[in-house]
Amino acid sequence: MTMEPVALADPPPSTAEDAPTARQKIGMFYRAVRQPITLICLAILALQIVIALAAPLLAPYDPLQPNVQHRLESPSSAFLLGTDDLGRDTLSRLIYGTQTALIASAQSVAIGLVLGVSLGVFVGYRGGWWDRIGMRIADVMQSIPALLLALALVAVIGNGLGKAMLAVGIIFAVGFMRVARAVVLAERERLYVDAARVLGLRSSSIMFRQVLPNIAPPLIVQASIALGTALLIEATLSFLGIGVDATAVSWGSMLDASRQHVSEQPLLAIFPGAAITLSVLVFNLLGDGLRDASSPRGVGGGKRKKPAKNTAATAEAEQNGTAKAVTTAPASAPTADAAKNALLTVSGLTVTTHTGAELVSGASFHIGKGETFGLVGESGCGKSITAAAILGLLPKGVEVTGGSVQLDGTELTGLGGEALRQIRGRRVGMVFQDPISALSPVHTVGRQLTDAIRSHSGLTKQQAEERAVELLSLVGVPAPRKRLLDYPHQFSGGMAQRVVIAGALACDPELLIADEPTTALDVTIQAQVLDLLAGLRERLNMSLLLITHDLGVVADICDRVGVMYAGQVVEVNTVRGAFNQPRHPYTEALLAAMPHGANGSEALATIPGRVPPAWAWPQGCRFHPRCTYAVEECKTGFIPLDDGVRCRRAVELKLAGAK
Ligand SMILES: Nc1ncnc2c1ncn2[C@@H]1O[C@H](COP(=O)(O)OP(=O)(O)OP(=O)(O)O)[C@@H](O)[C@H]1O
Repeated sequence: MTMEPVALADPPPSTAEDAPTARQKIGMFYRAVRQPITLICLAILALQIVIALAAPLLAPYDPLQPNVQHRLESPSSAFLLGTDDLGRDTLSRLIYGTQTALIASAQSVAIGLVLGVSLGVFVGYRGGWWDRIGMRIADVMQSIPALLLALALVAVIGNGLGKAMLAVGIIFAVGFMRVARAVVLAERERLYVDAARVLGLRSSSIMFRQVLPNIAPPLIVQASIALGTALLIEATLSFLGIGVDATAVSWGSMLDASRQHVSEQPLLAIFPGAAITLSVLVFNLLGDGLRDASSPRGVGGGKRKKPAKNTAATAEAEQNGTAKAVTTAPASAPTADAAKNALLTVSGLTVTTHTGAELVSGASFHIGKGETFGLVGESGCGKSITAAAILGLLPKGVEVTGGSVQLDGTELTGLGGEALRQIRGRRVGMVFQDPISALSPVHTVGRQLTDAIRSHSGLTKQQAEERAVELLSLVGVPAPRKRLLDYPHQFSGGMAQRVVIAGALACDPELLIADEPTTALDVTIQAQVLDLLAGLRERLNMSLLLITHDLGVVADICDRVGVMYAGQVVEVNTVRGAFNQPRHPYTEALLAAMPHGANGSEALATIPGRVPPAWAWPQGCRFHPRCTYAVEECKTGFIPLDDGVRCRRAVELKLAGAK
């Protein structure tokens, strides 16, 4: 693969794609009101709120004042909706009933939301025992029907709508907690949460700023259903005579009063019944509409911009037009004392699952200051797990059980909390495989970059924004200031990866780890992103750990390379050395299988068999079942990494280099 030079200093001019359209600026509310049903529901709810607030002004009569001369009257100009058995004005009572219904349901849902969401986010994010205990308590609580608990509480502490709705709120909290927990459990496994951790954001910030906004859509639905349920419970309690007392009016108590006279004056039951039905319907439909609108990828105005390959390629291609030379030639070969001056030293790193399978066994390599080190191997060899172990990002149930990882003399294994946060983002940045997943879908890239910048610096919001603009220009995103307002899905794959790289550079890291940064990208863009990384490494004088299964990429931008097979580093060499005189049969096999070496006339070589799973690493040399040079002694015993190669026959074999 040959690399065209790429621009770093001068961001290319903006393109039509970069101008933020009105659509990109619209918020959730605007998207919601573009749905007719949601708009109607919002209008009805707004009307109800106005009626509730302005009840004393709107109600023509006192809703509690009996007027026996006018009992059970039909609608007339004096009493627009008629009167009840005590001569009270039905319209006035409906108006005040709206106030009671809205206040009671809002109270219980607010209690439920605050309690439930805090607990759900907490147990979901912490997991382990917190989660188990929280969920058992939730199971017990949810086995009690909300209405029953409200009735029991009223029986114990006496009548009163406030107390009953408090009980209802606590029961609702359990439902909200489940929803919040479920979303957090799913979200915390998403790449963008790992990315936020790598950027060094605090747990609380990740929980409330990154994860919580993702909970909004399901919570909105749950809250609107809960509002409807609470309204029904309030009406039921008042109907039973244990909700509002005689000093207040409720649609439930109106229904109760109508029972005796329903044959004489059916309207007495119809009006409050219709008010209850309409309100419940409004809350449910509103929930659906807001859920759709709350996602930036939602309906209507938020229609997804198709990240078509052509568009992506075109956007990237435009950049080449203003490209400026940055050399990507490998730096000089490392010397023998390079290890002593290494920025990162990984020695004997062993990573094990809780079931005992060794995913990485005694991995050792170092990366010098300003050096680009490639880690190669087939899928499943342990490259990503090694990178995750360096950054303390191992998945649950997987841990470092041996060896050490030192960053300029600081031991990273075993670090946690604030100490680890100071390393991530500030000293080590990471670029992930799939840029779109590595960015939070619910925040603009500007917000994500400024959060990352501010988490490690005392910059004000405005200063952080300026820095974000600088970073986006540095990575070649056109019209950076405008693009700060865009959401990740509005970027092409290559542009999104540039944003991720900008985030990783937010605090000038000494080491950048890029885990297959181009795998998810269109082939036309891969070379540009690699060029960008190589150029940035040189310009910012960072070290770069590049994880890839593509030896062509290694040849183009790496200084040295570590070859991994079945959880072990089997060869560490200079790129020139590995390509000209590989020392491990696996390196030779990888070189032979390189498409770049094929001239088209002969069939591409393949390595027979496949990488075994981690629980079935072979005895002796792990590569021996696939190795054409294997002899009996390769099948047993431990083979150490000796002078950069892990092979019993390393001295005697004369292996072929790249074609
Ligand atoms: N969370 C996990 N629990 C158990 N095993 C895992 C876990 N994650 C990865 N593994 C296993 O660890 C081994 C190494 O996986 P890893 O993802 O590091 O490989 P890789 O070389 O990076 O491959 P790829 O190029 O496909 O990413 C594989 O056998 C994989 O199945």
